[in-house]
Amino acid sequence: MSELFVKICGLKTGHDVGAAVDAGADAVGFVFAPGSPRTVDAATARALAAGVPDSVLTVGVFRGQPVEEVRRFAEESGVRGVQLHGDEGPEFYEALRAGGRTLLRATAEHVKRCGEYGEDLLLLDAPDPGSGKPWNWGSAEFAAPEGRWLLAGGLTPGNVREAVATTGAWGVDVSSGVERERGVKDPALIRSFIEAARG
Ligand SMILES: O=C(O)c1ccccc1NCC(=O)[C@H](O)[C@H](O)COP(=O)(O)O
Repeated sequence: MSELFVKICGLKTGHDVGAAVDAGADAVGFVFAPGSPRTVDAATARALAAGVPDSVLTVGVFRGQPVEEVRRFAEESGVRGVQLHGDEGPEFYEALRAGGRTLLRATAEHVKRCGEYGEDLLLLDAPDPGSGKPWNWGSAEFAAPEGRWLLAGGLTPGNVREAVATTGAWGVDVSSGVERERGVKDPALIRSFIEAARG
């Protein structure tokens, strides 16, 4: 099996981006959804993304924003991926397809397979994204979707290995679990998370 895909989300400083990249992250996320302690503007994300090698995917994170706004933030920041947390339908993904970016669909619903809305990657998350609250991925009712999907929601260095072993996730995404306080990342936790995730 190939190596687990790891995305570190909600980065705000060059120091934290560097820690994620050096520790082997496959993707780094910048939150463009308003109202989060992790929200950054497009210029900040552009400056942060400039230090990221091409091998690491840069992702802009949105929730319930109009497609024009998503496109504008993506273009101004230069991110190569877009992650949508709202209730956008397939037409929204279709509208973004021409931009050539990797499209991530984040949802708290039961989904059978990645790609139903035209997304490249599926992210199964808690209903309140970025809250650090886990959901019932360990329950008997949970059925993993087909294809490339990432597990998110309440993951930490302490539970990520078990979460991957239990669900068979293709990748993982974390924000709160690598923070020393809400909205403030901890490079040591980022390193521990990535090591633990890959076992
Ligand atoms: O981080 C936020 O505040 C946020 C706000 C609005 C939409 C999405 C947001 N974050 C997404 C993520 O950080 C991750 O995809 C994921 O939900 C991980 O969250 P966490 O439970 O904090 O590890």
